[in-house]
Amino acid sequence: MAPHAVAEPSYRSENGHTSSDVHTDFLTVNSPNVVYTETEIKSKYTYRTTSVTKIAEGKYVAEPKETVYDFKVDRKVGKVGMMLVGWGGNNGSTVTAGIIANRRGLVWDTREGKREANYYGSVLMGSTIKLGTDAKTGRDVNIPFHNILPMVHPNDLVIGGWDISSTNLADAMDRAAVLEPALKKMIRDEMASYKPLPSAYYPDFIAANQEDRADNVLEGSKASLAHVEQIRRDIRDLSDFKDANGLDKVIVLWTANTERYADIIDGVNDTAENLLSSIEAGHGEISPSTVFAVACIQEGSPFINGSPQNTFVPGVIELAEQHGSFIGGDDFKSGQTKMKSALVDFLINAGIKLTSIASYNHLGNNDGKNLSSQKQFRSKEISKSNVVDDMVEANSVLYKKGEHPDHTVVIKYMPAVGDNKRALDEYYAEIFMGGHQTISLFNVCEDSLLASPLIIDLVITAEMMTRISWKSHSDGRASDDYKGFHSVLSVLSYMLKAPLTPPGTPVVNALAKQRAALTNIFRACVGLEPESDMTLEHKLF
Ligand SMILES: NC(=O)c1ccc[n+]([C@@H]2O[C@H](COP(=O)([O-])OP(=O)(O)OC[C@H]3O[C@@H](n4cnc5c(N)ncnc54)[C@H](O)[C@@H]3O)[C@@H](O)[C@H]2O)c1
Ligand SMILES: O=P([O-])([O-])O[C@@H]1[C@@H](O)[C@H](O)[C@@H](O)[C@H](O)[C@@H]1O
Repeated sequence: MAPHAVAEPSYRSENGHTSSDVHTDFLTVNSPNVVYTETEIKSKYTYRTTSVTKIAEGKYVAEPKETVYDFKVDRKVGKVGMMLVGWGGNNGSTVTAGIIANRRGLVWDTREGKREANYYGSVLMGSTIKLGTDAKTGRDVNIPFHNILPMVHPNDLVIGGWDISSTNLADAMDRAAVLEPALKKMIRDEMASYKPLPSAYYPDFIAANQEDRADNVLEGSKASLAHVEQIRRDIRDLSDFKDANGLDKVIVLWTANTERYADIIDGVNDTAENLLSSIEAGHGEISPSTVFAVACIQEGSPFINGSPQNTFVPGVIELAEQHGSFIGGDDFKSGQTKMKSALVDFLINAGIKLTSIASYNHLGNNDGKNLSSQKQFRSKEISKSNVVDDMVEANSVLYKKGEHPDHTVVIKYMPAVGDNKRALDEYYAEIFMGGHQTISLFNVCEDSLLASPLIIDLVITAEMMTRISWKSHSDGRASDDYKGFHSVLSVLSYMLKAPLTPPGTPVVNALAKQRAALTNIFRACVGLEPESDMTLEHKLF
């Protein structure tokens, strides 16, 4: 069995514990609603919302509502594995290299001088949240996002994965052409020891131009669930790696090529039962990513889709709900779209009427090569185009019902630029008294260096969610037992272009709202109110 990457924990707290058993003592919330035990944080949280009733056209009644929840956080982080599908790709090799470099605290030479390993671009590892205000000075106190709850540290992730290409991670790192030679040299031996496991490969789902990579594929077909069972064994093998230090859990993330959309067919993939029967029968419309999702759901490993295809056909969602397993996606939100979701949110909420958004980009990596095929591009076009819908729909002052800006997405494959994607955007808007505003952006995104920190955020957040449970109070009594969040982890939306949400629930793409949701859910788990930014203490005196 191909060796996997093994993280030798070097991240230790003051008392010598690794993150796998350190109980965060960074933050203690002093409140009658928060109880700390050796193994758990329990909080009682009052969730305050406003219920609105429309009584006539343009006339509403608003009623404050309160729901009391109990949250429970398992404080033991445990030993966590991260398995990447597409491990030998630009993102997979880059994120692996980045974790190794951080774990070893590497510093390397570049033309611009020395550079040291960091986790910039990770919202959890590179940003802070406002905890509150200093008791004496009244100044804001901001803490690293990662410290609000006991989260796994990326340095301690045990890494493994699959790829249809047998190339080891050192040669994959060279093929990706993303990292500096000086850095690559320092980690080459360790990267060379990592060899992707063979994967499920169904040529029809990715571009034909990918075929020359496929020398590491599972034998046989998906029929009789053979590939599902092999993937489950692979996950268990990593979990048992170094038996004495078995993993407590494995998070699986798809960073393999973008697939074409699968047709949703009644009787084939519309329900969990039909989906399993279709895989059993080897049905051609079941994609590799859906096979991975099924295997992970059955193995109880959270599965996250970093690509835009519709992996989560209705049968997968139903299966995840039946198993209480977590799924999340779709499509990392790394560069052009991340900027768009912030800029459109700002413009429309400033009362500026966006009427046209033109998004063009070209890139020269293998992702771009795969996307040069129309069916795979279509998957990406969908995920990149829907990102403004909620913001437009929320503003009935600027937009009539059904009205929305023109929006076009173009992606071209230009090998010369490699991973350094060039994104050109034009935002055109109507402003006061018939005026217009034109905003042109030229954004050079080093794609894999922007996506890799998102992989870390997705994996750490998904793992954190496996240790959070809740119960609600009604008629003053708490329900009997705690349960997990819904199987579809919409809390991951900040990192994703096309957030998957529980069936029938709204999609939020506004970047600030997504970050606020993540922040405030974690704050609630330690009994803290959302940060309102009202700063009344600085206004009412
Ligand atoms: N900024 C970004 O890089 C970014 C942003 C958003 C989404 N994405 C998506 O992330 C994915 C990976 O991007 P990348 O730049 O690393 O691409 P890449 O082409 O470099 O890597 C994809 C890897 O997946 C492998 N692969 C293909 N089919 C597979 C299968 N069935 N099983 C296992 N491995 C398989 C390929 O051999 C390749 O090594 C793409 O779908 C891309 O659209 C990337
Ligand atoms: O995240 P983002 O920059 O909006 O979108 C990107 C696309 O513009 C790019 O063409 C594609 O190769 C990347 O996978 C990514 O999806």
